[in-house]
Amino acid sequence: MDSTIQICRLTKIYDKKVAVDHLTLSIRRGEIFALLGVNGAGKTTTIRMLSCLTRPDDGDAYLLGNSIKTGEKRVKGCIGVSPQETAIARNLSVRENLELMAGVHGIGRSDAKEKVSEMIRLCSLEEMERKKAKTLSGGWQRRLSIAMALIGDPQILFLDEPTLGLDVLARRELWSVIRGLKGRATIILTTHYLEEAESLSDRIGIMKDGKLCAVGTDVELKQKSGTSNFEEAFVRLAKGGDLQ
Ligand SMILES: Nc1ncnc2c1ncn2[C@@H]1O[C@H](COP(=O)(O)OP(=O)(O)OP(=O)(O)O)[C@@H](O)[C@H]1O
Repeated sequence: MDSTIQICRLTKIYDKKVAVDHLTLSIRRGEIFALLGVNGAGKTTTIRMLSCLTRPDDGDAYLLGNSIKTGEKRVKGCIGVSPQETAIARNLSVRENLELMAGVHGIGRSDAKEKVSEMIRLCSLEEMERKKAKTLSGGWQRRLSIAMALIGDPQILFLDEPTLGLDVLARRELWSVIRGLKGRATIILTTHYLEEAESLSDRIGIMKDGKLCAVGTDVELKQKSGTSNFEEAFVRLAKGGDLQ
C-alpha cells in the first residue's frame, strides 16, 4: 500500500487522562480521510501530534517517511494545517494575509504574487480579495485559513473541524472547495458532521476514548454495523467499538 502517513501506537496522556491510546493507522497517498468521534475522543490531539504541535508520550508516526519525533523539521516542511482557531491576521486583507504566509514559506516577491493569485482562485476567494479579514464571515475566514495552509504546496493537509459553526450553505460551499483539492494533497479532516465525512472522504476512522474503533469507507462501516444508515452506523460503532 502506498501510505503517506503511518501511525504506530501513537499515545498522548494528559495527567492521568489518556487522550490518544496506542493509535495505529495508515493513510494512503491522495486520499481524503475523515476522523470522526464524539467530544473528547482524541481527534484534535491526534492532529496536533501529527503536525508536531504536541509531543507524543509513546509511539510514533511517519509522514512521508519522516518521524514526528526525530524529523520535526522535515515533517513541518511537508504539511499544511488549518486549525480550529483560525490563525489569520485580522487587520490585513485576504491578499495581504496570503502574501504574509508566502513570505513565511520563503517564496520570493515576484513568485508570491502569482502564488497568492493561484490560492485565491483555488479557494474561490476572488470577491473577498481586498477585504480585511476581520470583516469576513466564518465561512470566508475558513476558506482563507485553508488557502494559507496550502500556500507552501504541502503534500499533506490537516483540516481540524473545517466547517464548525458554519451555516448549511457556507458548509456546502466549503465542501466544494475541499473536493477541489483532491489530488493536490492527502487530506486529513476532523469533523462532527456525519454527512460531511460521508460526502467528502474516501475513508473514515471512528475514534472513541483515544482509540480507533472502526475504519473503512462509509459503505464498509455501514456493512460492519449492519445498517444502511450512516448515522446509525456511527452510533453503533462509537458505542460498541471494536468492530474493526
Ligand atoms: N491540553 C490539554 N490538557 C489536558 N487535557 C487535554 C488537553 N487537550 C485535550 N485534553 C483532553 O484529551 C481528551 C481528548 O481531547 P481532544 O480535544 O483531542 O478530543 P476531540 O475528539 O478533538 O474533541 P472535540 O470533538 O470536542 O474537539 C479530552 O478528554 C480532553 O479533555
